[in-house]
Amino acid sequence: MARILIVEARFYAHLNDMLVAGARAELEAHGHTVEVLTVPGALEIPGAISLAAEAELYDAYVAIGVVIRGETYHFEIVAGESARAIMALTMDGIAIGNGILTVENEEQALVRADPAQKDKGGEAAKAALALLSLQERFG
Ligand SMILES: Nc1c(NC[C@H](O)[C@H](O)[C@H](O)CO)[nH]c(=O)[nH]c1=O
Ligand SMILES: CC(=O)[C@@H](O)COP(=O)(O)O
Repeated sequence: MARILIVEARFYAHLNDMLVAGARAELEAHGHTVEVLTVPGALEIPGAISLAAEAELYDAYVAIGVVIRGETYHFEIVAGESARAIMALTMDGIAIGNGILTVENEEQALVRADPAQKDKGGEAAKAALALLSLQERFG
């Protein structure tokens, strides 16, 4: 049994509810314990994971959020920098599944957040468990 922390950027609550449900279902189906930590936006997720990893309380992490393009360049920053920082943490050996949706509109987000459709939350949970398994194999 592993200890998993879901770090969610609760920018769109109704979408996060579906993503977190999908991730939680996947993790609990494998007998793991799950905690959820909420931050304001996707740009805060990497920092929160970094802080939690310092405490060595969890074995793996799932990043959950939704970034929907607006009128300005800020979408590129939020989407790109959160992904880049999460990738940097994984390259440091932290097992993280990235379930941050980066989409053009809410319709695209709904399809990907819904556990009965593309279930990107569950997919991110699977990715976190895959990296944790590799840590155990190569650690
Ligand atoms: N526009 C979205 C944001 N923007 C907020 C940033 O993530 C960050 O919280 C802010 O810049 C303060 O540091 N965040 C999302 O998660 N989704 C968005 O669509
Ligand atoms: C992804 C974003 O930061 C976006 O929601 C912000 O919208 P805008 O670019 O219209 O300020």
